[in-house]
Amino acid sequence: MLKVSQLDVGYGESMVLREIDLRIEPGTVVSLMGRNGVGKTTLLKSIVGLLKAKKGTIEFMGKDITALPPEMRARRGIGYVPQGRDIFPTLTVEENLLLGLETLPKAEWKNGIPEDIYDMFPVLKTMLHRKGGDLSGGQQQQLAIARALVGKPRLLLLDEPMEGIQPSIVLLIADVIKRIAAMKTVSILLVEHSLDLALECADYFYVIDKSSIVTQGDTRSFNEDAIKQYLVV
Ligand SMILES: Nc1ncnc2c1ncn2[C@@H]1O[C@H](COP(=O)(O)OP(=O)(O)OP(=O)(O)O)[C@@H](O)[C@H]1O
Repeated sequence: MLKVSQLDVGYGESMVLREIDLRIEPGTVVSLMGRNGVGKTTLLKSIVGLLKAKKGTIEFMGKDITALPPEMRARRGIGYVPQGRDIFPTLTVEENLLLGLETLPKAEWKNGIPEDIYDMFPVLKTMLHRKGGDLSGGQQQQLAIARALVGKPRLLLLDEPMEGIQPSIVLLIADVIKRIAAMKTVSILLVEHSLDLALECADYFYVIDKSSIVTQGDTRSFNEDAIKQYLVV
């Protein structure tokens, strides 16, 4: 469903990623790993359309989206939860969730927030009228993921969703990722620093080092040492 081919991307004159080839099949979870600063967020931003490709193509659902702006990519079904949970602190939980509807056709707005969002994140239902900024870090992360799911993405990009949150919420988020994966209707590209979590949640993985994909494979059969050499500082 997503096919990145020979992608070069960077900032100004400095190139961060070169000749990246990456594929995501429908209904699968793919982990993206690599040391701090190798370009994982940069790759996600280029898939979402926040950074322009300097070379190469990005295809989504069989169509070339390389030149499309971010809002068009969102409407086609690419959801994005950036690092640091980009929720609106002065809006309520409910208002934040309603913003997730914006990528859907207007006719669907009247349906409101689907109930299964609250099944997945029960804590949000109890906090609908609280300000987003008053939530704990883990609750904000759940809100950010829930808001992206309200927009019914076909592909969800999650940038370090477990970062800086308490262990019980890490388990909850890992469980949510597995539940989304089990539905087989949404694919996930997950940036995750913990090798164990990344491999536990994903079907397939890619590792970036020195601007390129250096190893990739199925998470059911992999050589841990071959991956770790690119992750340990
Ligand atoms: N807006 C920017 N302008 C210029 N350089 C940038 C910008 N954002 C990131 N970079 C640089 O691009 C490189 C890749 O950064 P990126 O955030 O994609 O890495 P990352 O793998 O996601 O890191 P982390 O694991 O720490 O989140 C880094 O060298 C970073 O300093």
